[in-house]
Amino acid sequence: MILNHFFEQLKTQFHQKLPFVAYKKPETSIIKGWLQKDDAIHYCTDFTESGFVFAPFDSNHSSFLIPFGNATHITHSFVKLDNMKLSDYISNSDSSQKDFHINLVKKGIDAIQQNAFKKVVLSRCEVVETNEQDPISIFEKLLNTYATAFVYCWYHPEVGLWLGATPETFLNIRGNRLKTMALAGTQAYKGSTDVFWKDKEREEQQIVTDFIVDQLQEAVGNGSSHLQMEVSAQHTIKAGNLLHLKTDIMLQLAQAGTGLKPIITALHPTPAVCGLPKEKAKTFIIAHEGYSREFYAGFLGELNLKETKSRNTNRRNVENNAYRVSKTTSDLYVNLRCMQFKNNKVYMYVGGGITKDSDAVSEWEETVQKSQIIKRVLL
Ligand SMILES: C=C(O[C@H]1C=CC=C(C(=O)O)[C@@H]1O)C(=O)O
Repeated sequence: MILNHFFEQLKTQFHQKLPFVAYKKPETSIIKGWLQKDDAIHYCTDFTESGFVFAPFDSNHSSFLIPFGNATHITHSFVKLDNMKLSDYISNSDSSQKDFHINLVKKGIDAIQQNAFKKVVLSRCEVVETNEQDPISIFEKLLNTYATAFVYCWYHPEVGLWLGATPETFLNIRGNRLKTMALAGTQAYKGSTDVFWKDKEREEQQIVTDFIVDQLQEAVGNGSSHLQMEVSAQHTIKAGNLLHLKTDIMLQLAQAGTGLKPIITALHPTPAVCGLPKEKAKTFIIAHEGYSREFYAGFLGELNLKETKSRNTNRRNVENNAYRVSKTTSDLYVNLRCMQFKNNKVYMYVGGGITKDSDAVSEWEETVQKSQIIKRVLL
């Protein structure tokens, strides 16, 4: 691995058992690092805090925060390495989980057929041994492999070390402009993004879009149908070895600084990671998956940061004609394609959306394909 001051600082922080997060946003070339100055645990209680949030799937559990003001901020320009050694995408997986997962999916389909809910996202946690003593080098491999993902490494000595490369934005808020996405439906990438999607996948994804639009109407539009919302058509995106269906959703909030809590409570967890109706699907997941998702399918990212830009009025002969515009921004991502690194073992989390038309064996295979995104960097 490259000996570089930025990554060395992360390693020192990790060896000193001090909390940190390092991340790169999709399609950008800056890696940011936040090194917490002490080992205190900070919680995010009402999403008015300013910092980096790490929130679990189940909102009844605690969300953690690295407060902006309690961290040293470092950055590094990312340059892709061409000679990074990665394993190929190969379709194998811990087959001891196969029967359990296929049975789990069958139970989900049965529950849908009995009208318990319309959609449920069912997942599993696969454990692999690793000789890698240095998780920061796994982070470097993720950065070099997934340019279009939000790639991160998050650590707190009391909580653990998580890494991931997620294709899914949860919320992006800049001033009074809110952007989000509905992402669902999966097929293997075979050289082209111009592919055919079955009705089953289109419906599975449409459930997510409809949920997000309805929940936003409720949370920020007081149920009013006049809320200005832009909803794109479904389109295909590539994420590693996979393709997904995506819809972009954008709206102007009535005023900048609208509280984030009602929006987050309304949306999280969306049917891209939980199901519909939300509470019934969540109860099923917790009762039947047989493990705790912890932070998989939670969300993470920058919360309520101040962005200040200088603007020039361009008027001649006017002194001090530059003025500063300040906006509050939040950039949150859904924690997918992620892993937890613990005692020379890697715990990988993968799931998929189940509807009445799902086939249990294909759903197992989909989780195997998703696990490759992580396994590739674990050589
Ligand atoms: C729940 C996961 O993916 C979600 C995001 C995109 C496509 C999905 C799907 O096709 O089921 C899932 O909704 C996961 O990767 O563990």
